[in-house]
Amino acid sequence: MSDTESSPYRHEPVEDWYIVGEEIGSGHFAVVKKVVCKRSGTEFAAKFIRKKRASTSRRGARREDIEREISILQELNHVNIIKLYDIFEDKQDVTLILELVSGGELFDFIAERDVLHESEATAFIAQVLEGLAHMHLKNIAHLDLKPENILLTNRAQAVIKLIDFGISRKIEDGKNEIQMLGTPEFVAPEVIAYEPLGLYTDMWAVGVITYILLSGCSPFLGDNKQETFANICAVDFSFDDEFFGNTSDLAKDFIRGLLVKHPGRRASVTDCLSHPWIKPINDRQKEE
Ligand SMILES: COc1cc(-c2ccc3ncc(-c4cccc([C@@H](O)NCCN(C)C)c4)n3n2)ccc1O
Repeated sequence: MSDTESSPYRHEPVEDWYIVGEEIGSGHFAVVKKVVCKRSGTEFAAKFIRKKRASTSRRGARREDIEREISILQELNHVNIIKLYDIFEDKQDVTLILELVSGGELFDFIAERDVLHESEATAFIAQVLEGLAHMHLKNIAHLDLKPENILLTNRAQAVIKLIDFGISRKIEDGKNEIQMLGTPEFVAPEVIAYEPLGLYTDMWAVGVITYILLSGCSPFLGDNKQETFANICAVDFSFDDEFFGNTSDLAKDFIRGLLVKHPGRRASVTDCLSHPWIKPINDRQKEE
């Protein structure tokens, strides 16, 4: 029996229901295109995931990885996490119909601005933490947090959306013996050391992202992957006055609590949401 015959996903052609538009992005074995629902006229993003055709093939995503990403997306329901609306499958692709986010990647936003004011950074990071808190409460770790996987709904009152759950995992009993690699600049020491990963692995990435938002620099980036990994394992970073001269002690304390080698001593998402650098933002949002 072919994998499409038994699959729970819709087998009609995507094109029967959606007008498929321009490519807006791409990732591992996937392309993301803008689509318009023929019935409602509503715009969505469609992530076309190419399926591995043969077990020996190096191309295409494994079925269990596709089904894991879908299962995780179906379990999540939060304003700061991309929403999954529908799923199609044909011979070559599984296609996820997702909410469309039009403000681009946080990565580009930073690149255009070089650095952000602390109030902008805390507003972004507070939303990342809220989305992560929703995931971590369900013992789901993202494991590939980076500015490219944080989208903005618009450039003004930006609501952030976490995307790309391609290597996300349910964490059993607090940690997982899974081996994988996110993006070198953002991976935690335990990833490099092939030690158990956990929700704490996401928190290291939050520290790296916050450091970048405030300085425009990447704390551990070396001239090559090996050098970057060595800097990460040595937790070799500093708050160079040239880039952090106007950064508050609270912000530095927030980052220091995350860039901690021992996962058990690293700040959790709950610790971060109650950190004084973040808490005033949350209190203010609650007043609004
Ligand atoms: C759920 O997983 C994904 C969602 C999306 C997604 C969903 C809605 C949406 N609206 C706009 C966009 C968009 C706009 C510009 C670039 C990208 C993205 O492809 N770049 C992210 C790169 N990342 C996958 C490394 C995505 N997206 N992307 C992209 C990749 C994913 O793995």
